[in-house]
Amino acid sequence: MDADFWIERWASNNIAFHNEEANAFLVRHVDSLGLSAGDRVFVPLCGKTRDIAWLLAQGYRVAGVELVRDAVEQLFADLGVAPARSAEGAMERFSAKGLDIFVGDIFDLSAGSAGPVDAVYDRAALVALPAEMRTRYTRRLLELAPSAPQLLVTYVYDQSLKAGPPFSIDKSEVASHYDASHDLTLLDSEPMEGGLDGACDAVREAWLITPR
Ligand SMILES: C[S@@+](CC[C@H](N)C(=O)[O-])C[C@H]1O[C@@H](n2cnc3c(N)ncnc32)[C@H](O)[C@@H]1O
Repeated sequence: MDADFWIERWASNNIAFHNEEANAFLVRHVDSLGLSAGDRVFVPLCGKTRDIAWLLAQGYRVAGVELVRDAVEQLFADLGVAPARSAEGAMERFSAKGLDIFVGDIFDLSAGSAGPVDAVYDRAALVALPAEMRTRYTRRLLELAPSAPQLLVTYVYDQSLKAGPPFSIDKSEVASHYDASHDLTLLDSEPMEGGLDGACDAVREAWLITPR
């Protein structure tokens, strides 16, 4: 899953991961993050998720990072907002009231550029990455937001029955990334109706990951 894989997915509109409604786990469990109005939520690998509009509507600020510029153009078009654009280190920054989206590779985003983060919301980000990238990714998140709680949405299924993405991330893998420094709470778990792309049974899970 290199950059070309995602550029091609967006260019061919092969974006079945995109949902038109806010994620049900986010809506159900955002309170577990203990946020106050105006707090800033970091959404890694954000695509054009409608979760950003939902978070803004709750009164939070949002920062995101997304590799593909066209996805970010679509995000702002969907929001009906014209972004201000500026260079930010190796990235391009698209900004509007309460919203900063960094266009580029998350591994090129510095903590200084990303700014303050009060919580992380990861949906279809960790699960989008192959195993060999995931530890680097979770370390990056911890550098960008060392003291922020995280709401993480995962899928669990038999990886031998289907190739990712999305990849299966079970409890032991969540623990391998975070339990040295964080408390892990399984907030929710529900079977996916029709399985994962009809290929196999799967369960969606929501984790709260809190710094100790
Ligand atoms: C499966 S999609 C999920 C998008 C969004 N989180 C959602 O829920 O709709 C993964 C996104 O991550 C982006 N992406 C992949 N690798 C990235 C990287 N290294 N840095 C920033 N974005 C990346 C892709 O372009 C794609 O839009």
